[in-house]
Amino acid sequence: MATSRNEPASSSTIIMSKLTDISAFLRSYLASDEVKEASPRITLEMTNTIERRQLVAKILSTLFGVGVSFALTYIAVKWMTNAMDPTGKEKKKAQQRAREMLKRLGVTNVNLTDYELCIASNLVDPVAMKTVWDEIGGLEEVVESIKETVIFPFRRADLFSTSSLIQAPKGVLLYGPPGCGKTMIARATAKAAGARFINLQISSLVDKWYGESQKRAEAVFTLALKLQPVIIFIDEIDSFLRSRSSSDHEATAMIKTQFMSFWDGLITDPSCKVMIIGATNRPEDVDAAILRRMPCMFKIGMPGRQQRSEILSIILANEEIADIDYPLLGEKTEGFSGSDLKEACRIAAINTVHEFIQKGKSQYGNQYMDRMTGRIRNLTMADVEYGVDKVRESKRTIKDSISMMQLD
Ligand SMILES: Nc1ncnc2c1ncn2[C@@H]1O[C@H](COP(=O)(O)OP(=O)(O)OP(=O)(O)O)[C@@H](O)[C@H]1O
Repeated sequence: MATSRNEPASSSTIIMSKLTDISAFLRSYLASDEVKEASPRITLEMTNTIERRQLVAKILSTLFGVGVSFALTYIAVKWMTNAMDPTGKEKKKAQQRAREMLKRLGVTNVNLTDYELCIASNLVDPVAMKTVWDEIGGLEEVVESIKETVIFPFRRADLFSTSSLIQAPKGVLLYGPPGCGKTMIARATAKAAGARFINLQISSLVDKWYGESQKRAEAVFTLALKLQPVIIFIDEIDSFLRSRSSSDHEATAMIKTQFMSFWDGLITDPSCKVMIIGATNRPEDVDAAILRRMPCMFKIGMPGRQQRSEILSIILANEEIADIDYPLLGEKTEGFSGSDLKEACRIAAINTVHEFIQKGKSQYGNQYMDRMTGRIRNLTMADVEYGVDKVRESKRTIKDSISMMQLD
């Protein structure tokens, strides 16, 4: 049914006409210059956003890939290095030992590199640093001289700050036959000087990787400087720093050269409290350049008769003894070093224990360990003489074997 012109329009007709208007407006708007100009920009922005997201995703995935491959390479290289380096575990153990030692020494606020930690495993436990001057017999003159020329300027550097001539030596050489007290003196010196003691084992400098040994040689000095006051003790210094020769391995020669240059660093720094004490039985084999760096040299010779009596009385001071004729023992021990005397006393003491056990065995058979009572008798002159004879015998055997080997 048709609607008359005057009839009011229905709501659906109105909506339809409005929609037609809106659509016409949109069509004309989209066709306008304004929209034509804006549309590429909008399209570009949208494209840029999408591309940027894709780029970021790509970068992230690349980074992730690189990270993973780095981690895998690191693990593989580490595994291979560990597999190829059988000393790796030892190094770790040495570092662990060093950490424990540093704790005992009360060193807590010092950062150490891995190389320094390896060297720190050579630090001597202060509890083991018992050696005091009273325990060293027959070397009063040397000891007095060390006190004056080494320990006093080391401890009282403040008194010598203005003088370039009087300073604590940065190198000291103790030389003489084996077993006569060089190590004891070095330890007692460190104790009296109030210094930490690094008993440098040359094996801890050796690493089969090229360049590592040099780094460890450097670490000896950097560690000492961090922990000063420090005394670095090198026993048998001749075997490490012997006269350089053309037959030296290149790496060995480099370690020596480097060692000397770091040593020079100590010498030129008057305020540093680091000293190297070397000990040797063969001073003639020590490199001349090293000897120059050790201006203080002390001969620790074989003890004489009087000195041997003194050493024996020190060694037996804390033992239960009966009748000991020290002057006579001094006479009977011609050619004995301090360590020979100690060995003779050890054998003497073991002799009394052996006798005690024999008595127990005859009384209780195999049950002697649990059933024996009483006490081990005091050490007598006869025991020590027995020990002296045994040591002399073994010295003779060693001497014979050496001459036989030389003949061969
Ligand atoms: N003068 C001494 N007084 C007391 N004991 C001594 C003396 N000399 C040596 N001894 C005894 O001998 C042991 C070994 O001495 P020490 O290690 O100091 O000798 P060394 O000269 O360093 O020997 P080496 O050259 O073989 O290293 C000491 O632990 C100590 O028991």
